[in-house]
Amino acid sequence: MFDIQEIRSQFSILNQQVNGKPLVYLDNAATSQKPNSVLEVWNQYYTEFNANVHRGIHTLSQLATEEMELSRRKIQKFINAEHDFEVIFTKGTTEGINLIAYILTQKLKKDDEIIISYLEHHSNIVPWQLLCERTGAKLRVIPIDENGVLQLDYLDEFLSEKTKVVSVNQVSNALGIVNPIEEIIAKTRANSDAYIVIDGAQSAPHFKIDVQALDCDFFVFSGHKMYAPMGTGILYGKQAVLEDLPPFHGGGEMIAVCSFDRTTYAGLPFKYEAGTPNVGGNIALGAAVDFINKVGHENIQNHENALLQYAQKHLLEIEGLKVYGENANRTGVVSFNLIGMGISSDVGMILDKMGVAVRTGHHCTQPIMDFFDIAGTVRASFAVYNTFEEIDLLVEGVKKAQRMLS
Ligand SMILES: Cc1ncc(COP(=O)(O)O)c(CN[C@@H]2CONC2=O)c1O
Repeated sequence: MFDIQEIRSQFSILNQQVNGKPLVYLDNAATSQKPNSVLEVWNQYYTEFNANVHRGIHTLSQLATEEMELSRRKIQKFINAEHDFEVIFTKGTTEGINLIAYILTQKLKKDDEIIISYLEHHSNIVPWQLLCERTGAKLRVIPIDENGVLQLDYLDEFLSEKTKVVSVNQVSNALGIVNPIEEIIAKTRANSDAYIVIDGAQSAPHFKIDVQALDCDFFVFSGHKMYAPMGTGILYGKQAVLEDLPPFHGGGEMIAVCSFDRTTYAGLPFKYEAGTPNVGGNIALGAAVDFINKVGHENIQNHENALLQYAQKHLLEIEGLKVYGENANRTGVVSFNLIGMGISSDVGMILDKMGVAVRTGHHCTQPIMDFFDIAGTVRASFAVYNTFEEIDLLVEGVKKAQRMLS
C-alpha cells in the first residue's frame, strides 16, 4: 500500500514555508531530502557509538565497525553484488569515476580509445579527458538525436580492439532520459575487451539495480541523491577487476604491511578505502537503503512515473513551452524552457518566490546545452514524497512566470 501522506510525514523538512508559501521541493536530481529514519541513525551514531573503525580494540569502535560493515552488506544486496567487498564507500559519483579513471592509467596507452556519450554529466567527461591527457588515449562521444536519444549506430562504429573504456550514465540528469545500457554493455562485450563503467547517480534512487545481471565492471552512485547524507556514495567493482588494479589513495587502512623499503596493500574493499571513512554517513546510507526497500522500488517507480507523465501533460498545455526529450523514455526529470521568454534562471527565480524549488542552468552537462543551442533549462526532478498537488503549483508558477516575462 503506497501512502503518500505517511511517506511525507517522514520528511520533516517538507513541512515549511518558503517566501510565505508551502515548500514545493522539485530539485531531487541535485539532492534528495532525508527521511527521519536516516537522520535518527546518523544522530544515534554520533550520540551513542561514535568511534573510528576497523582497528579499535574498544567496544565503541567494534560497534561502529559492525554497523558500517552491516551497511556495506545492505548495499551489496541493494545492487545485487556477488560480494560485499566489491562495495567501496566513496563520497559520491564524482569521486567514484575519478578513482576508476586514475587506477586505469597504467592500462591505457597512446591511441587507445575511451567511449562516453553526449548525455554525460561533467563528472563522467572530465576524468576521462584527464586520463587521455595522461596516456595519449582518445575520447570518442556517442551523439544524440533531436530528442536527446543516443545514436547507438555510432557505438557499433566506434567499438574496436582500441576501445579500453566505455562509460555512460543509466539516466541523464539533465533530461531524465533512460539509456539502453543493457544493449550498450552487450555490444561492448561482443566487440571489445573494454572496461564498462555505469554512472548510476540518477538511476539508483529510482530503479532496482542488479550489477551482476548488467555485467558491468564498475557501477557508481551518490548516497545524497537517494535519501542518504551528503558525502556518501558507492563504487561497485567486480572482484577480479579491482584485485588486478592498483590502489587510488595511499594511507591508513589500505596497507597490509608498510615499511620504508616496501608496502603491501590490504585486500578488498580496504585497498580502496584509505583514511578514516565517513562512518556516520556510511551507516546512514544503509538506513536510506532500508527506507527505499520498505517503500518498494515498484511503488517508487509507479509514483514517480505518474508524476512525470502528469507534469509533462500539464506543462505542455502551456503555449510556447518546450520539453527536452519529450518523446524519449525518461524517469524522474522534466527539463523545459519557455521559448523566447527570458532565460531559465528567470523562471527559476519566479518559481522560488512561489516556494517552488527547481534547478536551472546547464546542470553540469554543457555539451547537451550546446547541442540544443541553449544556455540552460528549467529542470523539475521528482522523488517519492512529491505530490500531484505540488505539480499543479509548479504548472501554476510557470504560467505566472510566462505572464511576467511576456
Ligand atoms: C548523472 C550524474 N553523474 C554524476 C554526478 C555527480 O554526482 P556527485 O555530485 O554526487 O558527485 C551527478 C550529480 N548531479 C548534479 C548535481 O546537482 N544537480 C545535478 O544534476 C549526476 O547527476
